[in-house]
Amino acid sequence: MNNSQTILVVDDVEINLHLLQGLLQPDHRVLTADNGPDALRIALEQQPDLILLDVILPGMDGYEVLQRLRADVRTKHIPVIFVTALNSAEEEARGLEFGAVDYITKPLNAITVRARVATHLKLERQRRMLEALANIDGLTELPNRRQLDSKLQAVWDHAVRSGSELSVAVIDVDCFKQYNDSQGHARGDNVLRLVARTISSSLQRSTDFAARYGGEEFVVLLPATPTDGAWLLMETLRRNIERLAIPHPGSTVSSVVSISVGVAGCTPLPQQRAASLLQKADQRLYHAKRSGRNCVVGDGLHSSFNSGALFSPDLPLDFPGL
Ligand SMILES: Nc1nc2c(ncn2[C@@H]2O[C@H](COP(=O)(O)OP(=O)(O)OP(=O)(O)O)[C@@H](O)[C@H]2O)c(=O)[nH]1
Repeated sequence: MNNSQTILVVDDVEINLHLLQGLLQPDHRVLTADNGPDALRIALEQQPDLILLDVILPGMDGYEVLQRLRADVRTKHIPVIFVTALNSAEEEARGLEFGAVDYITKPLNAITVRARVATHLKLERQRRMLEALANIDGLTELPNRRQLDSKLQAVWDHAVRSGSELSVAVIDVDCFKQYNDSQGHARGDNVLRLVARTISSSLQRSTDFAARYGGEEFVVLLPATPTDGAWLLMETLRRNIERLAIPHPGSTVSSVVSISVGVAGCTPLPQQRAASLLQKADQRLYHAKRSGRNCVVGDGLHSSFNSGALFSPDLPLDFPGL
């Protein structure tokens, strides 16, 4: 029995709803709606894996429901099978043009319904798997840059709407080229995995988000977090990485693997761009590297301790134009 996938059945005739429910219920979680507006609401809230949609509905018909599902980014991906008594080739073509993935005609044949539903649920599982893979970094299993870009925009937009602060940190492993050169690429990969795991475990809230930005660079998004709070969290992370005590004989800054971090935060305004905040954090990372590595640079904040690094309080913490 597989209850992991959910099907929404939409039909205004109660006996049809019962019939389809009876056919599908043993294997799947089945939700029902007897009109278009309810179908749209349930689709949005429950995110079913498949919708069986009757074409003829009172008020808003199946074509309009399908159009509305396709027009909303939150529901446009949900596959829809049209179920109708209309069996002309013209109607079938119209349904498919509107974006239905398949077409089932009444009277329903139990074997056909189960087979088509099984096929489209399998395709949906595969689509979700591919989507997840396309958004995950294979080495560290953290979200990749692609996912980071869309997440940054989403948290930025949310912060604009809610007027809340958003902080961003860019993290870079120090002297990683020397690590690869002296210890080998395979060990280098292991370090990246460990750093990724330590970043994830150092984050405190479910809304915090970490991604591999590329190479030995990571980015953390901290919604509803002021810059000084983000700086403290990144300082804890810097220490947690040091505590891993991974020997790094080639490092010019520490005997163990260390990181440098740039932190920036703001209360986003509609006319500003999300990328500018990331750029600011990246500039501060550059500053952290220039001032000796193994440190966290934020808005006027700088790690007071770094093992043998040159902390130069004279260096400007803000860059012109940022
Ligand atoms: N093992 C491994 N190495 C990687 C991976 N991606 C990037 N690198 C290496 O990371 C190194 C980054 O080197 P640089 O950009 O010179 O920076 P760095 O040596 O860390 O120096 P600083 O950042 O200035 O401290 C390069 O040698 C890359 O080949 C990866 O997936 N695995």
